[in-house]
Amino acid sequence: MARALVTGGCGFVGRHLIRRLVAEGLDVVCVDPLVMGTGALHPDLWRSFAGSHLVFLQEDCRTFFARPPEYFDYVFHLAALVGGRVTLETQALDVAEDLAVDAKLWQWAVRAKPGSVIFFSSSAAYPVSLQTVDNHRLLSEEMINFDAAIGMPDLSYGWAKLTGEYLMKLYVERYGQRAIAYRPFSGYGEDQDLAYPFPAICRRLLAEQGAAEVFVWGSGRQCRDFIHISDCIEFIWQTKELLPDGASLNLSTGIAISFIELAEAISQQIGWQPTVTGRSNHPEGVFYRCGDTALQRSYGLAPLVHLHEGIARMLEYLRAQQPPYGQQRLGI
Ligand SMILES: NC(=O)C1=CN([C@@H]2O[C@H](COP(=O)(O)OP(=O)(O)OC[C@H]3O[C@@H](n4cnc5c(N)ncnc54)[C@H](OP(=O)(O)O)[C@@H]3O)[C@@H](O)[C@H]2O)C=CC1
Ligand SMILES: C[C@H]1O[C@H](OP(=O)(O)OP(=O)(O)OC[C@H]2O[C@@H](n3cnc4c(=O)[nH]c(N)nc43)[C@H](O)[C@@H]2O)[C@@H](O)[C@@H](O)C1=O
Repeated sequence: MARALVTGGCGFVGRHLIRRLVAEGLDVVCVDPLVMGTGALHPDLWRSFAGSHLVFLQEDCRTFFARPPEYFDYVFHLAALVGGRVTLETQALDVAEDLAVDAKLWQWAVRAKPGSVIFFSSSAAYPVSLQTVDNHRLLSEEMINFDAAIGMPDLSYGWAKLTGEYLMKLYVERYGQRAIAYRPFSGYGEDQDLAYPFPAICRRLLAEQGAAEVFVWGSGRQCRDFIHISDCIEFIWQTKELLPDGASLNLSTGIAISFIELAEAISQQIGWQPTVTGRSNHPEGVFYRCGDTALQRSYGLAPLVHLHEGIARMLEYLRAQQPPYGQQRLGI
């Protein structure tokens, strides 16, 4: 039976990925400290399968990497301090710890020689100069090219992801090992932490239902490319053997939506039409981040959960969590 190591496996992406890996018959070792950032949940809260196919080690993956190496067919490296826009902007040097974590991953992989390392990079690795009001375009995989000029990525978080991809290139070229990377755009899903915009805005609008005016952070005109977590996991599963060594793939829909449009679409599903305004005292980040999908389409990938459906699922989940919405106001 194939074995997989998942670092950061108690986080949002990790929980969904591990459920899929176990369902596909893999034995999984999940390493996560469950202490530092936002979003991590103990496996007892999300393990929806019986049996012993998941071993959970509550520790920093660097502790795991310091032990004598053991063999894994797949290593999914998700461990990272992320935490949403406020964390990325206000705790940039804490987030820079990701550089150290990723360095340890690649050093360990040289010794452990796993079948395949699957590195979770990010769309934050793309140059921010291509994501401005005056200069933005669909971000395609070849825009990060270590043999040409490299643009400035998004904060220390983006530097860590870009550097992680560079170390992957060295690992593949100098050590002849297999590794690939994914660049998720704005992955979202029902159990995502409220530090992230999709659940936060849905929750706030449920609470504010009926108000004449609601707000989103920043100008509200900034755009993101929201992809449902189930599509992310499917894309990874479909391509993890197909991508060439050292390749990176976007996890994106190619559809940009502004936060004002998103809030309007959510309100419409809740059943009213408020005026949506931006709040400039809340961080906005880059102006326009949307991923080209040509390479994904070349592998036959197409998202199944469209935004309308994703909103419906999120609203249903939140309503079941903490009713009654529509009566109280929240300051989130
Ligand atoms: N969700 C998305 O849309 C996107 C995700 N990504 C990348 O995908 C990966 C997963 O993201 P996501 O699940 O959303 O993020 P989460 O924050 O939900 O999960 C990351 C997990 O990593 C854990 N972690 C942090 N440091 C370490 C460490 N040193 N050793 C072991 N585990 C550690 C965290 O634990 P704790 O909370 O206890 O610190 C957390 O459980 C990350 O690498 C992220 O950068 C990239 C782009 C977009
Ligand atoms: C791909 C990359 O994507 C992410 O980078 P990000 O998009 O900059 O950060 P975010 O997901 O936290 O979204 C923030 C955006 O959302 C807007 N926004 C509006 N209204 C609310 C709001 O009410 N709450 C929140 N939290 N944000 C809001 C806010 O103004 C900003 O524009 C990283 O998480 C990272 O994981 C990553 O790798």
